[in-house]
Order: sequence, then structure tokens, then C-alpha cells
Amino acid sequence: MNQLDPKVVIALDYDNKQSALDFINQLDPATCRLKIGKEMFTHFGPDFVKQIVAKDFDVFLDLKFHDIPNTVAKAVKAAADLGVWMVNVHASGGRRMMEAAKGILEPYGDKAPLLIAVTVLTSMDESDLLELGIELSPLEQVKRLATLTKSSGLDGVVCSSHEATELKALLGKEFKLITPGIRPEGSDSGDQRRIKTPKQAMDSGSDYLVIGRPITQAENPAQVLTEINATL
Ligand SMILES: O=c1ccn([C@@H]2O[C@H](COP(=O)(O)O)[C@@H](O)[C@H]2O)c(=O)[nH]1
Repeated sequence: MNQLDPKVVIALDYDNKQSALDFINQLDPATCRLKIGKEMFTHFGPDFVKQIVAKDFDVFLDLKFHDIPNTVAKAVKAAADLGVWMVNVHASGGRRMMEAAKGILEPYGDKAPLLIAVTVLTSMDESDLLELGIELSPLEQVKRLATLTKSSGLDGVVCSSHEATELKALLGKEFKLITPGIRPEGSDSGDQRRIKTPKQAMDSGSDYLVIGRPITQAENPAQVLTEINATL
């Protein structure tokens, strides 16, 4: 774990390994963490994760496991063996799944990665939930899933910064809130629906900001990261 505790977690959603490495080589692990998600993991696999861990970056392995308890627990163990800083599951997999995932990390002691759960994707709004038969606002659904996540023993949740203030009041300041859906002023929201600027998100109670395209697709990504960090 990086003792300087940088708040920005850059989502490395590249389909070209060399482009990702060229970008990473401009970065300092003191100023950001890195997230490897489904796209890069599917292209480049665990060796790529190990390569980034070996460069001393804290890596959030964002594979959002969702399956029966035994399968998810084994996948979480495999992630821990890669040396990642953080790994996640879907809270909607339920209590037994989350408890199994947490339980398998016990032998790792303080070397275990943080284990967090996805609540409601930041790309979703109330109408998306309605289509799934969920007649709750995103805030109410996030509160329900985050409460279940905490009582299953996990370390935090992925949510949007719109829910952060209420979640901190409800679940306490130690329960980590990791918020994608971050858009610096003037940047394109794309497929994200529940968004805030980096500063608004931190002020709302987010612990870590997941930021992808506004940085990686910028003309000068390293400079955008510096500018974002300066606002926090
Ligand atoms: O609710 C969620 C969970 C995960 N993500 C991931 O975060 C990044 C966001 O990228 P941007 O380019 O900044 O939109 C991406 O890798 C998602 O898979 C999320 O957006 N929302």
C-alpha cells in the first residue's frame, strides 16, 4: 500500500499494451494508483497485472466478480496472489458470496488486498433500475447494498459520489468509498450518468476517485493528472 495515499485511481482501459505502458512510464506511483479492468485483463491477462505491480503501483483489479460463493472466493484468492491493492465483487451476489470472498483472504493477514463491492454502476440512473424491477432511487439501492456489504465484512464499496455523503454518515468514515463517474469541468460525460468533478467528489466524502477517459484520452494525460491532483 502506497503510504502517500494518492486519491486518483486511473482506469487503464487500453486495447494496446504498449500504449498503456508508454503512459504508465510517465507516471509516478506517488501521484496515482492504477486500475486494470475487464478490457485490459481480457487482452493481456495476469502477467500484465504482475508487470504493473512490479513497477510499484497500487493496482485495483476491477473484475467485478459475480458468481456462486466458491467460484468468487477462488477468483478473489487468485487476485490476492497477484499482489493487487484492491479487488472487487458485485454486492448483488449476496451475503454468502461476499463472506466467502472475505473469508478466503484471512490467511493473508495485513497483506490481503482491500475487498470492496460494486453497488449500482455509475452508468445507471433511476430508469435503468426500474427496467430491472427495482423501484428504488439509485441512492436507496446503493444504501441497501452498501449496508449489506459492510455487514458481510468487506472494506468498502464502489458507488457514485452522489451517494458518498449519506454513506459516510450511515456506515462510518473507515468504510471506503471508491467512486467512478468523475468528470473534470467541461469533460464529456460519455456513458456515465451519476457524475461529479474530482473536487466535488472529494468534498462529498469519496475516498478514491476512479478516472479513465478524461485522463487517458487527453492530449497530455500526465498534465491532466497533475491538474486534477492540484484541485484536491
Ligand atoms: O460503477 C462503476 C464501476 C466501475 N466503473 C469503471 O470505472 C472506469 C471509469 O472510466 P471513465 O472513462 O472515467 O468513465 C471504467 O473502467 C469502468 O469500468 C465505472 O465507471 N462505474
